[in-house]
Amino acid sequence: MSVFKIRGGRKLKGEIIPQGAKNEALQILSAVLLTEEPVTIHNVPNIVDVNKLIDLIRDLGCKVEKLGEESYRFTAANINTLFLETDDYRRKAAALRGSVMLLGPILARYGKASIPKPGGDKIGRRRLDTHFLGFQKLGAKFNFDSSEHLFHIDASELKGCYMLLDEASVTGTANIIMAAVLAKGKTTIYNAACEPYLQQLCLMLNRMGAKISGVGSNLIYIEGVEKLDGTEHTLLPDMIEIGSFIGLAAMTQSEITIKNCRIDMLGIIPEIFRRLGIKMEFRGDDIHIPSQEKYEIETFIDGSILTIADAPWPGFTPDLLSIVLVVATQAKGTVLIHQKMFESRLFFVDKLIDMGAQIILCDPHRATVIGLDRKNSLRGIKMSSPDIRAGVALLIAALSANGTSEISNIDQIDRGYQNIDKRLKALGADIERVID
Ligand SMILES: CC(=O)N[C@H]1[C@@H](OP(=O)(O)OP(=O)(O)OC[C@H]2O[C@@H](n3ccc(=O)[nH]c3=O)[C@H](O)[C@@H]2O)O[C@H](CO)[C@@H](O)[C@@H]1O
Ligand SMILES: C=C(OP(=O)(O)O)C(=O)O
Repeated sequence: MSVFKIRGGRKLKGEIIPQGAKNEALQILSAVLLTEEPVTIHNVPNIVDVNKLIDLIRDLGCKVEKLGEESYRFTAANINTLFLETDDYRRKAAALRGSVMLLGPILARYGKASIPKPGGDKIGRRRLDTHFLGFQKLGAKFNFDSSEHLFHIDASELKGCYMLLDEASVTGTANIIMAAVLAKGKTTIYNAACEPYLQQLCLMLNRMGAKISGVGSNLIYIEGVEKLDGTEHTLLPDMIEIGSFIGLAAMTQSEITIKNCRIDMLGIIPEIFRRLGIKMEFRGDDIHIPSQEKYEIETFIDGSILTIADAPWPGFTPDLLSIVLVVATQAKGTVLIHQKMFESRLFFVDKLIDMGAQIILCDPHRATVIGLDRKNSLRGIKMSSPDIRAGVALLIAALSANGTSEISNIDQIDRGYQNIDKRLKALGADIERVID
């Protein structure tokens, strides 16, 4: 198990380029299985979860050609659905959350698919009901084999229909869309998730010949087509990385320019960091964060304490709440962080409290942060990364802290952040990966 050893308290400086978006990559890679023709994808991040999904796709019989550092061509002409029956498939698919999105395309093309309980962050209950309710609406039969922990779906023919999703699930919406594009007739999905990941997926599917309208809204219309063609697609920069870097700059008083951010696709993210008092300058498509000794959290208009809560897009993504929370620990003022979606994502605040932060964990969903206004620095400690985003939040805390910190379980961070230690070193961070 590798560990990050960090000597904190240094100001960083320089430019950083965000990687391609992890959560978009997982959708787009699944979608290559919808056609027998080549699909070329650019800006693919070299991160553990994405590489695991590419491996799975290859194991399924899809031809995978690496065209460059970040470009791949996939040709899913001959898919071996028998691989779905193997232990190898079950083991590999259970290792990441994104594997669940193989279901929609395989069901659409081959009428049958199965998946073990998928992995991903342990951040509370992560139900898959929306996925299966959606497939059932399209005419599939669903069965959960509790002895083997396997979900099976079966449909000789998928038929378009109207459906109102029970919740705007990101991967659930992607799965249903990928099944519906090849279904017979018209599908309407209401209460669809509409994160940029999904907008990108729909745009790619339309380039492949799908007929999807309502892209970017929570009301999606799909007219099923017989088959899809190949295409080319470039992933957006990872908005969660961009948010993480904004937080990193503020917390460490660093002057950082984040390059090529696709600011038009960041939604409310910059505004939320602005409410924490962080100054940002948009320079073309770059975000420049000047070195800031102080930043002050806004209050609501009536003077009451600010709440920052997650919500389905265009609300604030839950994947950045841990970062916002850590940044607030050195701000002037108080904020209530309300993690509505996941019930076990705030427990990492214990470690921040050990480091000297002033936080009250009100309940599993809410934490009040009373900013230190830089009157005291956090102090370095030994800690373990509980999940991908808490891991990066702790990394940011460690980089700002006095003394040395050690973060173990950094595989969690590697799941979603490409070469993070090397890229931070290039900005001047004192971080070392110690491999046991
Ligand atoms: C691989 C991938 O893309 N993972 C992302 C995806 O996970 P994933 O698609 O698994 O998450 P879902 O969107 O299904 O749901 C996330 C959680 O929010 C709850 N929920 C969701 C919608 C809603 O309207 N109300 C509600 O309470 C769900 O019950 C669940 O606990 O979306 C999450 C929510 O943005 C992100 O944290 C994950 O990084
Ligand atoms: C929760 C996340 O990922 P996953 O859904 O893959 O666990 C995340 O990216 O923050």
